[in-house]
Amino acid sequence: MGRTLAEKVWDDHVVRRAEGEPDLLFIDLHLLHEVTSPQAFDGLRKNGRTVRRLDLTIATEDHNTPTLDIDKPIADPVSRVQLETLRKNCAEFGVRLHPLGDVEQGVVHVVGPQLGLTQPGMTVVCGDSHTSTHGAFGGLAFGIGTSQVEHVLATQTLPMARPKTMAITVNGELPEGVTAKDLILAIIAKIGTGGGQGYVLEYRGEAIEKLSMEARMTICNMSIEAGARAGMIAPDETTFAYLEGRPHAPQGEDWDAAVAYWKTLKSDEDAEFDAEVVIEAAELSPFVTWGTNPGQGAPLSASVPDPASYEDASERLAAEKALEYMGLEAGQPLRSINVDTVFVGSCTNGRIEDLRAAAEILKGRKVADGVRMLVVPGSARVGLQAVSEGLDVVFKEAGAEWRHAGCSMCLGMNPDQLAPGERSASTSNRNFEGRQGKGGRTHLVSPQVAAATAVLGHLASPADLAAADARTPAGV
Ligand SMILES: CC(C)[C@H](C(=O)O)[C@@H](O)C(=O)O
Ligand code: SF4
Repeated sequence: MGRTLAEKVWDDHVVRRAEGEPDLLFIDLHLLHEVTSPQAFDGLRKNGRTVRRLDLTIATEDHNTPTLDIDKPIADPVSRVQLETLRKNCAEFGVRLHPLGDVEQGVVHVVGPQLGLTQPGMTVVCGDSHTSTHGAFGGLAFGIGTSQVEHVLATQTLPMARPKTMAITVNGELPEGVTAKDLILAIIAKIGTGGGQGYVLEYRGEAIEKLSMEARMTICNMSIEAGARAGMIAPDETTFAYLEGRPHAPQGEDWDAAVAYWKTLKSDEDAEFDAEVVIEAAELSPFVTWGTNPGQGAPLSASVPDPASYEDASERLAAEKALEYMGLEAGQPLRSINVDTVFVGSCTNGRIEDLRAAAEILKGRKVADGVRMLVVPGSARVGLQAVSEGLDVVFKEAGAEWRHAGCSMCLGMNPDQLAPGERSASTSNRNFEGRQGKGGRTHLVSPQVAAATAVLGHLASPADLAAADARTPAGV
């Protein structure tokens, strides 16, 4: 019987297999950041261990980094200690670190791919749930806990139970104006935040094949929000073209050999998945969340659902609680929801393509009165690229704030936060209670919807913006 992509990559990394035990996997790339690494380094120190493979280990600063005044000492004491600790640990153990101010600094899941470190067929781990992002290159990428970070630092291996596989087949083409973010939000709304539990999801089908690498990363990034162990997409010409010439991509003959191997990395025709979900791309439209988990979403054209319409008692209760926290009424059109903050950034939608999409909509327009818009590149490099294309000017002229790279308002571990009761349209991946600031309310959206929302002041798509423009001729 044929094997799935996940099974192929898995089998290629088994160092030890024994009956009744998890497989021991070799790890090709270990990414570190300041939040989940301190105890792991402490553990090494206590046990007199070193980092086994410094060449496969790299760290960056992202969660606690400020996005303003980055040349000044970090004001927030918690963030300062967190970053100083990472710097000290990396210096002591010899780990390559890209600190705040470095051109390669940024959100860990933006940095790995942009350096060409993340490659097809690899096992990638990081003490961070959104490590699933890297599966977009056709590798197995897992978020791990701090004790596992220590294990990988010490041994470059990880014991893991073999996951089940689920195919998510997206037939047809995404309609005009529908993005990867809309697609993944719709998938999570369909299968639920627990729908992927125990599975590695493989996204496939015509709509997936047509996506850019940035868009594929957006999809794989949010696999974890469906509860999955990982998400992946078979590598193809789009993947190879993205990687070619990047600092850590193989070169010359090594490149040819790598591509030859990478081309074998796809699920065999006769491979059997443990489960399959089929989505018709043509049925999709811009999608936003109304609740407090990423599965509580609906098409922008819909209304806030009535909790009474849920048959499942726990879903009903969750919807009731969500509406209360979000300050929303059942039946209210989603387009009628006003926001006071718009955040464009994060490892979900903070790449150059996302910034270009938002800038294209904002060009020549203004952010609505009373709305604050933050644009935070996913990495310093993305920021530089955006500046070279003049996108920063577009954002500033529209009245948005152009910031330095980091996680920023995705989770508010730095000063970029919502105040209690404030409501955001955010291109990030989690709308949990209080995630962007205590009492803050988050609607997850695509960069395009974020930009249109910033201009109109309520949840809106670029098509709504065009319709509003038609009603109000320029100069009136
Ligand atoms: C802080 C970190 C451990 C966390 C994660 O694991 O995902 C963060 O990145 C997040 O997005 O919530
Ligand atoms: S950008 Fe958000 S989701 Fe991504 S690693 Fe940072 S906090 Fe986590």
